[in-house]
Parts: sequence; C-alpha cells; structure tokens
Amino acid sequence: MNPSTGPAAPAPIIVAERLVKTYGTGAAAVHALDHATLSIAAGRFTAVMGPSGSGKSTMMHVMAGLDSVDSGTVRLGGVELTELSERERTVLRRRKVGFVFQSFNLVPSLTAAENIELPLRLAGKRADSAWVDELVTTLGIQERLSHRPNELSGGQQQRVAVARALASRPEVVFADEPTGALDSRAGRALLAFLQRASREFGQTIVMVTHDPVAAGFADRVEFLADGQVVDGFDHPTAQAVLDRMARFDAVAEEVAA
Ligand SMILES: Nc1ncnc2c1ncn2[C@@H]1O[C@H](COP(=O)(O)OP(=O)(O)OP(=O)(O)O)[C@@H](O)[C@H]1O
Repeated sequence: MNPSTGPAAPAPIIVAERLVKTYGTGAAAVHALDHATLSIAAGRFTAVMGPSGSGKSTMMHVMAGLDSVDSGTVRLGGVELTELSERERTVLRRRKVGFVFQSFNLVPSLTAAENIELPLRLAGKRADSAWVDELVTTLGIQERLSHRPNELSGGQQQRVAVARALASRPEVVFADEPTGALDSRAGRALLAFLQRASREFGQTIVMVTHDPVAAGFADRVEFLADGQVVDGFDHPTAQAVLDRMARFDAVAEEVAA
C-alpha cells in the first residue's frame, strides 16, 4: 500500500472509452452516448445515476454486450466487445454477465429453482450446488424453490432474479433499477444483499438507479448527463448523491432560463 494514496484501486474489469451511440439521423438524431468514457472496478458495487434520458440504460446495455455502438471501445474482462459479432457477444454474455431487471424477467412456466438454473444451462455450465444453496439460503427463498413466479411476491421474485444473476458467478452483474418495483423494505433488503455480494464474495455489480438511497449502498457512484460521464465519487451517501443531483438540476434550470 502506498501510504500517501491508500490502497490501490482494483483493476478495472470494464473499460469503456469514447462511446458514441446515436439513434435516428439529421434533425431527429438523438445522441444517447456522446463520447462517454467509464471504467468499472473489479469486485466493487458501482451505481450509475443521471437524469432521465442521460444514457444510463444505453451505457449499461453496451457494457453488457447487449447493444452495439457507432464508435468507441469497450473491454469486458480483457475482451474487446466492439470487435465481436452479435453471436459472439451473445456467447460472451452467457459466460461472463448476469442481469437483474426492474421487471424481474423470470420465465413464468418455470419454477424458481428452474429459473435460477436457466442461465447456467444456457451457458452449458454445471451448477456449483454449494454456491447456489448459499445464495438461496442467504436470500431466504429456500422454501419457494418449487413455486412458479406468479405464486411469489414481488420481493421474492426479485430475490429469485438476483440468485439467477449470481448463480454462475459471472464476472459482472448488471442491475437496471432492481428495486424499482419493490416496496422500500424489500428494496433495502435487496440492496443490502447486493452490497454483501460485492464485499464478501468479490462480485462486481453495476446498478443503474434514480434513487439516492439505493446509490448509498454502492462503493462508487458515476453520473451521466447528456450521454457523457460527467462526475463520480467513492463511498457515496444518499445525502452526498442528493446534493450532487441538486447541482445538476440548478445547471439544467440555468440552461433552460
Ligand atoms: N431504441 C431507441 N430509439 C430511439 N431513441 C432511443 C432508443 N433508446 C434510447 N433512446 C434515446 O436515447 C437517450 C438515452 O436513453 P437511455 O434509455 O439510455 O436513457 P436513461 O438515462 O436510461 O433514461 P431513463 O432514466 O429515463 O431510463 C434518450 O433520449 C432516449 O430517448
């Protein structure tokens, strides 16, 4: 450790540089990403925030290999995603990435246990049953494994979705507003679990959120505005995030005036 700088920052697992993604052309063109540059540290929990339309979901989809860019580069675990075909990106996603969506996205005809195992089956991986058992127990869903999603509460469905995302120990878990459909108690329990997954198990997590309280569970917060990463800091608290967002609003009001 260098005493003047503290512990070295962990190596980045994702390096996204000068990403450009434009929808439409001419006067109707929308610059969803406008030379956005962002690194995600391995083993950390990172929140991505910013006003509606600032490019958060687009950025996440590109970093996860779900979407292509017009220009720029994205390396995920040393692999340059922008050089892969769509098919190669799909294979890489199955091997390296887990997802948690706001709307859970569980398969209705499968039980909770079958949903949890689905990404492993798709990736042709064998389940590490001790790990899956630990996940299921920690998330408190062991009594619900034989139930189908429509027999589970929203909070239980989301916990199944989290177990599904972590079951294969992916290099990165991407979570898009994972607490958006939950009440605040269930939301906090889920955030505490994500925080624990990164602190205790070294799981890298990238979470898009509008909620300063949710961002307060992360190790770092990054802010997007108008398709660019404009700020970021470590150890965010809900209050520090709120203060930063208020400065965005003040600038937006000045621009509009
Ligand atoms: N498929 C698409 N076609 C056209 N425009 C799109 C498409 N997807 C996103 N956009 C536009 O790109 C911009 C960035 O969108 P994006 O969804 O990444 O923002 P966001 O920050 O995630 O927003 P929100 O917080 O509202 O979900 C927006 O102006 C959006 O309207």
